Amino acid sequence: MVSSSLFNPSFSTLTPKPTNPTTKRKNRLAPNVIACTSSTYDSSSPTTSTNSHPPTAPPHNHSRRNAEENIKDEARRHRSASGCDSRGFMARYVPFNAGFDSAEWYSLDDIVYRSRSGGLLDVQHDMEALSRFDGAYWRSLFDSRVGKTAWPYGSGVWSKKEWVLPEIDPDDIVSAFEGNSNLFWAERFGKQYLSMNDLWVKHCGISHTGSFKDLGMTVLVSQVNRLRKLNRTVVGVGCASTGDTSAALSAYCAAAGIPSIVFLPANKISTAQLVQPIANGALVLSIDTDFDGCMKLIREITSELPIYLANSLNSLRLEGQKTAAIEILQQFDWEVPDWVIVPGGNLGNIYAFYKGFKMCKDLGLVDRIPRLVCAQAANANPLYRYYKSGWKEFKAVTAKSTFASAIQIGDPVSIDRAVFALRNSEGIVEEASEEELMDAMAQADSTGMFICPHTGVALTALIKLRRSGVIGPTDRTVVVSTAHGLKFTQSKTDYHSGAIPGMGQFANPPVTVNPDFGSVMDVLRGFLKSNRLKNK
Ligand SMILES: N[C@@H](CCOP(=O)(O)O)C(=O)O
Repeated sequence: MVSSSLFNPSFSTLTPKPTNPTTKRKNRLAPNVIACTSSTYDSSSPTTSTNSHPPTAPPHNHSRRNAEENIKDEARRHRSASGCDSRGFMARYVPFNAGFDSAEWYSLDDIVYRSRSGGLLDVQHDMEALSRFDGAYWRSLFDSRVGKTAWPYGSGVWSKKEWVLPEIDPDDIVSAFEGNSNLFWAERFGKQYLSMNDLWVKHCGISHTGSFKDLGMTVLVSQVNRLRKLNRTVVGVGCASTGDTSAALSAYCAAAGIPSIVFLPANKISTAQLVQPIANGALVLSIDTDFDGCMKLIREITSELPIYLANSLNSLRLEGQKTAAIEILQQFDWEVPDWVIVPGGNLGNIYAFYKGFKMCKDLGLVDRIPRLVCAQAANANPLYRYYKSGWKEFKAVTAKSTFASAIQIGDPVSIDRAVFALRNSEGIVEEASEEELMDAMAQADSTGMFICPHTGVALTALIKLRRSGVIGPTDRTVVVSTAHGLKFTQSKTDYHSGAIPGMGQFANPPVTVNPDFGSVMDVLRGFLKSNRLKNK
């Protein structure tokens, strides 16, 4: 039963948690800065709720919403009844690494991907407005929204709306209630292969289209939806992709009835990834080049035609992706892990994680950020080379074929963002050979996971850093799993069937057996004699 109290993020029903000792107390509410949180909010008197008078629980109303109403209608009715919105919170584009008050800035309603000097942009929030609420306030607010169906807060991204796109009308949001993904305690893998007891895998790929790209795409497509409602000329949304971005783009566009166009490097993505945009009705261009070639083309095309660019060069995407970092903190009850390991290709995501953690620190939700590790495939490792050169000289490479096909990128658009994130988090870059990443994937799968090859790259980085003692046995470590393993069944099948020359240390091929009792018994006797049925 959907109760109308679900609309209310029920923040007011919570007793605020004790403030983090490192967090300075701040006013809970300030004039003109209202988070849409509580039915106790009095629009006529925004400053009436203070630290000394924490919001009180509203009477629960468990009645079901009217049959004619859907969840958006219900949310709209509650908004107009409470007069509650996110007014006072603002975000804008500024040149990367410039502050909110930068002289050069653009409205999020502008269609702009690069700064005047040709550099990257970043979405900057009015941190002063956000910091008028203390860390305890934000922690409780975000916690109160998890696991509900209230529009749009049921999404792990939009449950942090004030920190993502504060000004967008909830009616314009295109969401599949993405996020809130499983943080898996890798008990057996940690113990058996790494002697670790606090190893976690953040399964961002257990998601609407099977990858973390959903987190960014809900934000980008929502903004496009808004632009189209504002009658801005956006005839469609386009991206270059190694398979996951195109899947997410086409699904969210299809949900909103917006045309999507995807540029894919021919024969370089998995069948599952290829069929996703096809099924979702995108215009799919299979181009005889690599990802970097597709990226170059889509940039040229989107500067000629009114097609909105959906790659992470567009900094809107990272606003959604950063919520995975906030979610990790939330899942640990706001305790900060020691390490977070992220696979890196186009390199937007490592920065998104940094940004999410940094915002939580700056706004007093936590008192530090984790150390970040970016893991690359050795066959597509421009960041790793740059790091090894002591950040002296960046050189794009021609990415070679890798089983970690989604990160087969030689000229990442977010290189500057990644370097910034790593330098400011005592970060490390590691690489994985093809054999290492496939073995790590097989080892992880043998302990009950079913991960993608990119997660195999991240696990290889972890294995190396454990072996060298950089990561300790009791360090709380999170490996970010970026996509669902079911998108990559061909490489798994090839590995286990011995079809990849020189690989298969952890292969578990199926046994072909005749359909009679004796043959099956022979196989099972052999199996029982082997070590494989030992109690472990
Ligand atoms: N791995 C990506 C490549 C595109 O990167 P993006 O950060 O611009 O989305 C994909 O899945 O296409």
